[in-house]
This record gives sequence, structure tokens and C-alpha cells, in this order.
Amino acid sequence: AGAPTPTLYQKPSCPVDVPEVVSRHHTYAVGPNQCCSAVVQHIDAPASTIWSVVRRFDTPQAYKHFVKSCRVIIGDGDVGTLREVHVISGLPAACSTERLEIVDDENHVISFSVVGGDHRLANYRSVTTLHPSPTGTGTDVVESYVVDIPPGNTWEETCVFVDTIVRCNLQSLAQIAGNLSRSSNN
Ligand SMILES: C[C@H](/C=C/[C@]1(O)[C@@]2(C)CO[C@]1(C)CC(=O)C2)CC(=O)O
Repeated sequence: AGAPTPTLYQKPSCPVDVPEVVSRHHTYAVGPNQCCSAVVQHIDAPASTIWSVVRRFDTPQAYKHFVKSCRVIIGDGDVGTLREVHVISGLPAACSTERLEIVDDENHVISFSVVGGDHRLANYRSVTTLHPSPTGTGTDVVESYVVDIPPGNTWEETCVFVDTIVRCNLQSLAQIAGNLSRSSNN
């Protein structure tokens, strides 16, 4: 018998015990010209406080400082809502049309996909989940994405670019949620 046909994508055996709810939401079918990655940010605030900010698909500028403005084109904030995001100058982008794919208030899961716009991240999709930190106080935010590698860029360049923006967004979210939870404690 010939050699077994190699499967295109072997799910890497994760060295650490990742909670099933994380692996369930952060697993993608990644094509040959795509890249995916994830950013984890610990925030010293309750998940409910963070969720009140991150769930607002209509106001990403509340914590995403690359966003200059956002308007809802269609929908009422549920799955299928479309938004048009205009971003600050200095980026290889001007605007983006994005669709809300998941918003789960029970499990604190939100996901959107980029469906159009003037930028270089075709077929971008991200999932963000909130998890009470296993080491006591605060919340761990996990944001993963999959995106086409733009023509002329490498896998690494694409991941570095997107990871940097996502990390900025989550650090900003940590500031805002931290302020909110401290002010509500006074
Ligand atoms: C990486 C992603 C956002 C990307 C962009 O929103 C855009 C879709 C238009 O401007 C950007 C800020 C950068 C870009 O090149 C593509 C992170 C997020 O907002 O959740």
C-alpha cells in the first residue's frame, strides 16, 4: 500500500490544557493563503463590565482608537447587523464594512467578519471571548482571527500587522474597563 495521504492541516496537539470553550470558538479552517493567530489580554475588571463595552457592535470606537467613526448600515445590533467603519489616517486603509456574526450575551462571545471596504485585510474574521481568570480576580480576553495574506506580504508580516492592532485594541479595552469598574466601585 502507498504512503498514507498527508492531511492538509493537522490540528496541533495543544501543550496546555485549553478550556474546551476556548478551543470551540477559536478554531478556524485556514486556507493555504491565509493566516490566523490569537491575542490574550488579562483585564482587572469583571467580565460583565468588559462585555458591556465589547458587545456594542455599533460603537467600536469606544475602545478601538484606530476607528475614527462608525455607522450602522443595516440591523438593530443583532447577528447580521452591518457597520461601516472609517479609520484614522496613516494606515493602509480608509474604511471597512463589517458584519456581526455572533453576539452571545450568555457565554460572552462576539464575532464579526469584514465583508468590504478600502483596506488590505480581505476575508478578515475575528472571535472575541471573555473568561473569568482561573488565577483568581479579573478576566482573560481571547481574540483570534483568520485573514487572507495580502498579495506581496508574508504570513509573518500579516500576523505582526494584525496582532499589533488587536493588541492595541485590547490594551485600550483594559484601560476603559478598568476605569469603569473602579468608578462603579466608588
Ligand atoms: C485588525 C482589525 C481591524 C482592522 C482595520 O479596521 C481594517 C479593517 C481597516 O483599518 C484597520 C484598523 C486596519 C486595517 O488595515 C484593516 C482589528 C479590529 O478592528 O478588530
